[in-house]
Amino acid sequence: MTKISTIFYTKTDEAPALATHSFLPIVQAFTNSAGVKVETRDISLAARILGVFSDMLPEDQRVNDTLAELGELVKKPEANIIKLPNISASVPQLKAAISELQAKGYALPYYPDEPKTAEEKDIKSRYDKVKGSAVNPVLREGNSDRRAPKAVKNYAKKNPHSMGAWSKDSKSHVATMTHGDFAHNEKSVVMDAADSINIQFVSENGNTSYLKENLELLEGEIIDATVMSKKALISFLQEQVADAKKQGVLFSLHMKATMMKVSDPIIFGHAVRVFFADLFEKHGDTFEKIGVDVNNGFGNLVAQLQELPEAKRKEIEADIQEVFANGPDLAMVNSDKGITNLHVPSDVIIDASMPAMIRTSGQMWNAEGKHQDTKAVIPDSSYAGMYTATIDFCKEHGAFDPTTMGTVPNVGLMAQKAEEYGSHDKTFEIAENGTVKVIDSKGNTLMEHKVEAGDIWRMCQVKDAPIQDWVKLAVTRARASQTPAVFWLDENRAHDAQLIKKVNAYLPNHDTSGLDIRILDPISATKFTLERIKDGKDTISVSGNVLRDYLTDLFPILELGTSAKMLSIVPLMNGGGLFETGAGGSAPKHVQQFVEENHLRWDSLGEFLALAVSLEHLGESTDNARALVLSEALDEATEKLLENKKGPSRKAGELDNRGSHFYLAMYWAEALANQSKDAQLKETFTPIAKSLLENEAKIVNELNEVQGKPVNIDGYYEPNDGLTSNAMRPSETFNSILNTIK
Ligand SMILES: NC(=O)C1=CN([C@@H]2O[C@H](COP(=O)(O)OP(=O)(O)OC[C@H]3O[C@@H](n4cnc5c(N)ncnc54)[C@H](OP(=O)(O)O)[C@@H]3O)[C@@H](O)[C@H]2O)C=CC1
Ligand SMILES: O=C(O)CCC(=O)C(=O)O
Ligand SMILES: [Mg+2]
Repeated sequence: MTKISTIFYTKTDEAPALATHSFLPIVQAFTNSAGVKVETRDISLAARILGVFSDMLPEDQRVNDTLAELGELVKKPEANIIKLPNISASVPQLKAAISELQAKGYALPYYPDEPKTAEEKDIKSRYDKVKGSAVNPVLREGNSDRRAPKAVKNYAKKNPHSMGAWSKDSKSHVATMTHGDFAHNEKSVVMDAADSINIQFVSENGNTSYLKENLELLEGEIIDATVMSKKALISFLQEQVADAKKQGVLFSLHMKATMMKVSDPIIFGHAVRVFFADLFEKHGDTFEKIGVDVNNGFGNLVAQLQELPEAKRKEIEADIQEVFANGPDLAMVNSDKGITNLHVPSDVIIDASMPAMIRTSGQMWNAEGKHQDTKAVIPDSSYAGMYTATIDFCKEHGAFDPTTMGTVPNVGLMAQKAEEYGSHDKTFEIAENGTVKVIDSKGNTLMEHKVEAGDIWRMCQVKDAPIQDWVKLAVTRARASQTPAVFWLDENRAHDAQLIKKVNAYLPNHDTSGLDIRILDPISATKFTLERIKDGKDTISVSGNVLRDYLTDLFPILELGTSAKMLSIVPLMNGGGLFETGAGGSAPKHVQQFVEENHLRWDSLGEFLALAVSLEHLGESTDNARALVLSEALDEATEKLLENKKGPSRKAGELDNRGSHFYLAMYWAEALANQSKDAQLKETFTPIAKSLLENEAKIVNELNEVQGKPVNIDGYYEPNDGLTSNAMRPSETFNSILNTIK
């Protein structure tokens, strides 16, 4: 008797959550026979909101804080979690979710933009826990291993996605700061012993206060501190707006306001105020009065205008048109609806937005819905050079060719809130001129910066154990795939210089004989890697946390058309496994199409791949041979699904997400029927495979004929479970065959 073990499958948001309603019953039917339980844990935005307010809600509305529960589980060896993409909510998304839940009868408080009372401050701090990238940093107790499986890469080579051509005289480019930004002001130290430190602010007139107290650090931890000068940022943005106009290119801003939830909305707000400078000059007082906060995007201003008397509103709307007429063209997210690049901070997220632009000949949409050359503004220069180098490469050599290009897997330093992505609780918008000091327990100043009002100061940490684990993972991957590995580190950057010392110290702990492992600064690493992929050669990028995020969208989007097809494994430091599905997000457009046309174009390939490695991990860690058989059969099924092109189409009436799940189930059952390692699985799945095959046409018809008309799932952030499940499982024939699996 095999012992029962559990895989935790996360319930998230939007398209992946819809897909789960169809896929999970299949998974549970198949894994049950191997003594593997697949349980869900709800970490959707709605559940997380309810979770942090549970104590304030009536008994029948309370839910567990499942994210905190999973946050504990990832530290245990038995952890085996499949994590689907979830919403990293910007404030507009958070408010929309709150309204929906309130309308459904949940007694949630409103989001207080400017909390005054202690109670309001408490409410805001609870909501802020849910805001932005609040899930991934909690679960990522390990470093990141993302790569395109061979079958997926081969499929892309044979079935290339479209790639926009590049011209030598494209005017598209990246604009980034040359002084005064995070990159140029960085300082870094390594803790020679564990200590408790304080972050102190000394104002110009000598008043001392604490921005953060008693921050516990471990021996060997690298800490860095830096500041973005508001003055330097604003003059940079002013120059870029003027230059975009002069060059006749689109102005676009690319930030990570979701993950960098404290710093990047502030920078976003400055960009909106600079772009619409004339408007703010004329109507600033009115905006103040009606509570406009453009850190949440220009869309916030547009929405708040509704509060004004009609005449005033019309005057301002005319002045907005004036800015559009006089300023440079602005990149659009949705030209039909007039949604610009500056409307909502979560609409344009750099990891996906820059590759999408590079894939589209370096162009973005203009107000007429046509493609146009673009200035991509990435204020901080820490990582912007990588995109400059890629764009320059495309200008010189033309677009990459997906049929021949090599692949770039990534090993990313991510564990325990590494680097910038863990800096929110140590990021501050400075209130007045003075000095920020990081001070150890003996009173020594470890780092200090002179700052001015409005500057953004931040501190990052990365612990030593994750660095050691990361170096080990890089060597393991280089060895397993016999591929050169490049550490993307710049000796001229304070933080990277410390990291380079550690990499050089830890590499000799591993057998690196015969391996090609090098350290290159990000721009040289980009050039080196691009030269190689152009020639069909593979290169592992070994990078810090931000570059991990950027590179694991850039290369997959160029190579495969999307990052959703990547294997995305987080080997947890205590032995468990976290299996993320793709690097892609929640694709809100997909839900819109689903409710309008009952067609879900979400591709669950990432889920298929994650489930196979999760079962493999479970099989190995719990000695469950049957789980291993299921895993191998699933990989076979996925390959066959690709070969037979049974992924979802984009058009209503054709095979969609549900149809692709049916084919996966059929091929999975066939592979189990055809194997001979496990007789019982063979016996169970032989008749299942047979009846799925016999009913193929009928099932596909049942799944496709419902399409083409709207479907009601009663909600966006918390759709009704019953309605959604019915909508996602419309084939009675398929459902009843699944029910017969014992
Ligand atoms: N790991 C996580 O939890 C992550 C979450 N996010 C969140 O996701 C949301 C959207 O982010 P965004 O930057 O637009 O990135 P997405 O990856 O969601 O979307 C970019 C585009 O890629 C395509 N795509 C992505 N995944 C799939 C898939 N499985 N099947 C088919 N097409 C796919 C879609 O394009 P099209 O349909 O036009 O072909 C989509 O519009 C945000 O809320 C963000 O916070 C983002 C990244 C990671
Ligand atoms: O957690 C998030 O908000 C985004 C994560 C992400 O983009 C990634 O890990 O690739
Ligand atoms: Mg990403």
